[in-house]
Amino acid sequence: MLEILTATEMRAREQVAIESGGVTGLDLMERAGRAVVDAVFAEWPELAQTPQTAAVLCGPGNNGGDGFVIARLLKAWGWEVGVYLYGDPERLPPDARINHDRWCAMGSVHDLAQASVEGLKVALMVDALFGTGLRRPLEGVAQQGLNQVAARVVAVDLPSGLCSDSGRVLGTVSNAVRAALTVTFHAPKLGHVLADGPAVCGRVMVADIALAAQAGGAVRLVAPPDAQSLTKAETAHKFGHGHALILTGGAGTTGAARLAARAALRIGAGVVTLGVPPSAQMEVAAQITALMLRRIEDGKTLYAALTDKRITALCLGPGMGTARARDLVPVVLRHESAPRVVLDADALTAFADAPETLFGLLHEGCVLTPHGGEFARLFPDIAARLAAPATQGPAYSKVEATREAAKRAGCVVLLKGADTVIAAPDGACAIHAAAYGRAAPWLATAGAGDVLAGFVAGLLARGFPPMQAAETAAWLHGECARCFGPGLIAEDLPEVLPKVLRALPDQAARASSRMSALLANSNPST
Ligand SMILES: NC(=O)C1=CN([C@@H]2O[C@H](COP(=O)(O)OP(=O)(O)OC[C@H]3O[C@@H](n4cnc5c(N)ncnc54)[C@H](O)[C@@H]3O)[C@@H](O)[C@H]2O)[C@@H](O)CC1
Ligand SMILES: [K+]
Repeated sequence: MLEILTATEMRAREQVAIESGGVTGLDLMERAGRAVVDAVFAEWPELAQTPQTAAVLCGPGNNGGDGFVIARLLKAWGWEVGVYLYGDPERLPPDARINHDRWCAMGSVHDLAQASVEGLKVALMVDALFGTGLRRPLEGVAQQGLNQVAARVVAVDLPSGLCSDSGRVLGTVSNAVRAALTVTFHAPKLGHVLADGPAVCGRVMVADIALAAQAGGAVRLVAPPDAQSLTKAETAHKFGHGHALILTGGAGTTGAARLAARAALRIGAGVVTLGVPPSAQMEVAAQITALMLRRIEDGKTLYAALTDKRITALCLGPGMGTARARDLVPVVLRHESAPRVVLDADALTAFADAPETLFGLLHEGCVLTPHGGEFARLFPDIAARLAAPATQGPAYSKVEATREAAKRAGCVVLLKGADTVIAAPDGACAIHAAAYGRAAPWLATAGAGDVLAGFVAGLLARGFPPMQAAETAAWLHGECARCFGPGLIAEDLPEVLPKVLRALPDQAARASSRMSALLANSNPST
């Protein structure tokens, strides 16, 4: 499990370490500064060859303190270093003040408000203006500082202007430093993977500053699934792996459900049946082979079908039509056999006028997989809060929004995006970040969401608990897209899954090293 922290959790870890007496805040600041210098030389080895020029922009807090350490270390390497402080040296917090004074013994500090840094020609720009303490949008000279065009910009902890808990740039997106490299400490922060984070961080390296490992933070990054959890026991028969029932819409609109069904079958559900209205029976029958077909005309036939205890999960929504969804979703959710259910697409939109009706029926065996638009239909107030401009840090985040939605719905909610957030009503939360080394831009294609719903349904049918089903499906979905690469269309996702599954043991190892490249680790520096 790769932990990912909020600013508060990071501060708490620092506090525990300091209170244990093993380390001081000053030690941690020294390690942080040294780790940034090490990371710069690792990223740009040419800079280690001969002394260069750097501008270090220091802010009024401890992020600025890290900046003074970096300036001192670069100077010790023979570099020509200009230091620019945004704020009053008298008001620096104690450790930052000590490092400010240490630097003053080696060089001068320019007041960023007085000295123009525009047009400076330096090999390296160090952004140490703000880190986890950012509270409002950058303005005035701080903003001027970020308009600098340097060949290489390294951000200390976070690009200044980026909110560490939400990944949102406070103010407008142009109000943040665009870094080529971001060096953060101990663990990545939510802001590195959510929202605008990946667009402004460049490459992210996680530097070990020798803080003791502790129980994980409240949010996790989705990890590659354990290959063992996806294998099939040699002795089990098909119903031992569950039976997923996927309802289609009428004639001409069955493609989405067929995609979901194929995905459910590929991910290992033992049996997958498409439940079709009479009008679509011929169309679906002509298209399928390994999939089964059953007439599900109305609530009555569906109710009767569900008395078959071997049906362990359903997928409702893709191409279903809102009228059919309005009729059939309640039948499934009220059924005494309480099968696990994925609700997607039309099954969510069908309740846009009365989300409370849906919430009253949902249970903990359900998973909702909305995209942003469907989410806004069911949770308009939460979506409005998330869409409101971010003017104060920490800003309202997709993590908070998804958690709130899961609590209200009473089931797991997977809110799609390049930053997919998955939350359970008890607050459990994981992020699947299709960013950095795991970017999957070809996933933005029609039908990809139907396949994801099918993956979740297949895993639920196999007996995966809802949260694990959603996380595993999200990871495999992203991995399939990455494995196929350019030219991907939705049909390819289930077809490439066997290759992804076969590679899983190695894949897991490779993915974790890829994650550490996104989130690359460096060694403790002291
Ligand atoms: N927590 C930890 O374990 C460690 C923290 N370190 C560094 O400390 C940083 C956090 O330090 P701080 O909590 O002092 O926070 P920051 O240094 O990020 O900034 C806080 C200061 O900036 C002011 N401020 C916030 N937004 C502003 C804006 N838009 N315009 C003007 N002023 C603004 C605040 O009033 C406060 O004075 C981390 O990002 C990291 O760089 C490292 O030294 C190593 C260890
Ligand atoms: K910074």
